[in-house]
Amino acid sequence: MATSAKYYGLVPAAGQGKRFGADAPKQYADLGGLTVLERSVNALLADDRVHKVFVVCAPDDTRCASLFESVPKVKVLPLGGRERVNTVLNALQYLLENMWVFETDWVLVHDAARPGLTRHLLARLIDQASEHVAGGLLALPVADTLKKASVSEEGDTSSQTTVSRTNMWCAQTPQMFRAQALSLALAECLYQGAEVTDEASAIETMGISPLLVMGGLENMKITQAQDLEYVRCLLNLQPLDGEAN
Ligand SMILES: Nc1ccn([C@@H]2O[C@H](COP(=O)(O)OP(=O)(O)OP(=O)(O)O)[C@@H](O)[C@H]2O)c(=O)n1
Ligand SMILES: C[C@](O)(CO)[C@H](O)COP(=O)(O)O
Repeated sequence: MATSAKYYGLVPAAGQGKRFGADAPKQYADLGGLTVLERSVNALLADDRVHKVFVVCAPDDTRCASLFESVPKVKVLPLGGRERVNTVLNALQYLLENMWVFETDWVLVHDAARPGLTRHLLARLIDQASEHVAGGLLALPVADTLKKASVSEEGDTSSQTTVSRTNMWCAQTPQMFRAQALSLALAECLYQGAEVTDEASAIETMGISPLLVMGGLENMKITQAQDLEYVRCLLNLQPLDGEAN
């Protein structure tokens, strides 16, 4: 009898946080008494359908394993790579080769830097993307007018052209795809030398279109230092300094 596909979280957490600019990688920044990483992992564990969460840290990371040593549903993999795509592919290939995950199981790839994922958004993604042949991702429609910039030799950035925002969306995570399909798509993109900044772009190269599922501003990615304060405020953990509630 065919067993139903399981759902697994895969959290790429091997980045250095260069744009964040702190002494430690941003996934270890404090956010209301927990690290950003713990909150991002807990967000995936909030849905009982998520069978296990694999956290992929840098090979020389000495903090990650101790954070989750008492969390049975979390397994830390020191398989981080040069870029985010390498981290994700390293983990997928390990999990498939060692049968931690089977080919048609669903993998939800979620940035360690997105601690604001809510139970509601996660459930919406799982409910909707499970019914879509290509899987899917959380995303937000672009609300602002889009400008393509030009940068002068002096470093001045000016508006070169205005790009239509019609049907434009900003990708978030989790991005949910079948394990083997995603692994093959990522491997092929890397072989072709393609730039891959998210999983959906690799799946698209297979000629299938992942479902766009409405995300939320609270699920923003912490990239610059100020983003941590925005997320703290969005999660009602602490108002921005000097700002009335
Ligand atoms: N080689 C890498 C690079 C990034 N990531 C992870 O991918 C997510 C999104 O990447 P990004 O926001 O770019 O994080 P960093 O690469 O750490 O940031 P920066 O580019 O500023 O160094 C983060 O959870 C990060 O830890 C990863 O696992 N492996
Ligand atoms: C995956 C992602 O969060 C979707 O918007 C984004 O592409 C990650 O980019 P980063 O430069 O690796 O943070």
